[in-house]
Amino acid sequence: MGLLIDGVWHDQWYDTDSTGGRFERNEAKFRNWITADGRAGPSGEGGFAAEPGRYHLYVSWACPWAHRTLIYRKLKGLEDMISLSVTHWFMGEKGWTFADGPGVIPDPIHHADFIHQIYQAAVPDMTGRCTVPLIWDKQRNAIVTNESAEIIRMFNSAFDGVGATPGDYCPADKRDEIDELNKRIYHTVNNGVYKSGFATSQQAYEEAVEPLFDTLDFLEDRLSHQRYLCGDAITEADWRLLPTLLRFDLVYHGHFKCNRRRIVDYPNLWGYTRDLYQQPGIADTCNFEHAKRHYYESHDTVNPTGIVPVGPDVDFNTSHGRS
Ligand SMILES: N[C@@H](CCC(=O)N[C@@H](CS)C(=O)NCC(=O)O)C(=O)O
Repeated sequence: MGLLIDGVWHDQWYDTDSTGGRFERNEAKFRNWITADGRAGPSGEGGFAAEPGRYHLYVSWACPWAHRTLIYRKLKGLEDMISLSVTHWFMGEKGWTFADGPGVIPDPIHHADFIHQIYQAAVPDMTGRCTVPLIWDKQRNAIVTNESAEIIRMFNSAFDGVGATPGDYCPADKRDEIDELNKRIYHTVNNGVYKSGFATSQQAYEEAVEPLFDTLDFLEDRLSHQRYLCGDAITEADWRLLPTLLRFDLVYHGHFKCNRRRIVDYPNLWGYTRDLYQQPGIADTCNFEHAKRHYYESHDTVNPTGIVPVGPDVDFNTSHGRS
């Protein structure tokens, strides 16, 4: 794990000394938008029109942020339009790599050994973390974006005019509700598990883990009277929550000490997780072997032995009974 400083790679873990043991996630640096006609989006510059074959997506199967983008690539039928590379699950001193391994898809553009080489190719003197997911523009030889929340908003509609599968997971009349849910779920659940797991003081850990379970209780209640977070149709709020729920019992409960309860202990959240997992194509976006091995093997400050637990046995395929 590390970062680029003035274009040079440094092996460096997150700094929690200056923040009282709290893990603080850096903002993504590349914030351009792919749009239907290439007009600039809400941030960054224009010139990134939605053209089949032009963009390449770099992900890790392990990463929940990247998982969102894989879900949207699948749902919106973008697999033939946006090519894909997948890193090795182990993120060590050189960061994400393309070392050979099951499920790895090498980089056909830069033939990179490491994800940070793609960032260096875009900005030779870059300073910052080299995260996945990441979209590369093969035409302009540039990084478009490395922010998953924005990538899924683009995938939702930008390619609709060039043959994407119909489906709007962020309809205008639901947007405020979706944004509000996303905000709470991002801070307390999606990022909450990381804040708990990467905390290096008791106080920082408890500050993260308590709101995490408060939100899970809130979601459990909400899902007791409606099938999905915004009613009877699946929206972006659901797709953003799912990658964290899928990893929760397998990884976060043990590795990140988010262990007040498991998802299987919440009848509604557990049924809901299986309901979403069983939607067409979603299972193909999951690789639980990469997810488990990534966290337990890569985070040596959290799990110094690198031992990967054998359990738990979780079956996402059992009948969910939700309607
Ligand atoms: N804001 C980013 C966060 C992405 C992110 O943090 N990805 C992790 C993997 S789960 C990563 O690549 N971490 C490497 C690092 O922090 O150096 C997004 O949502 O796209």
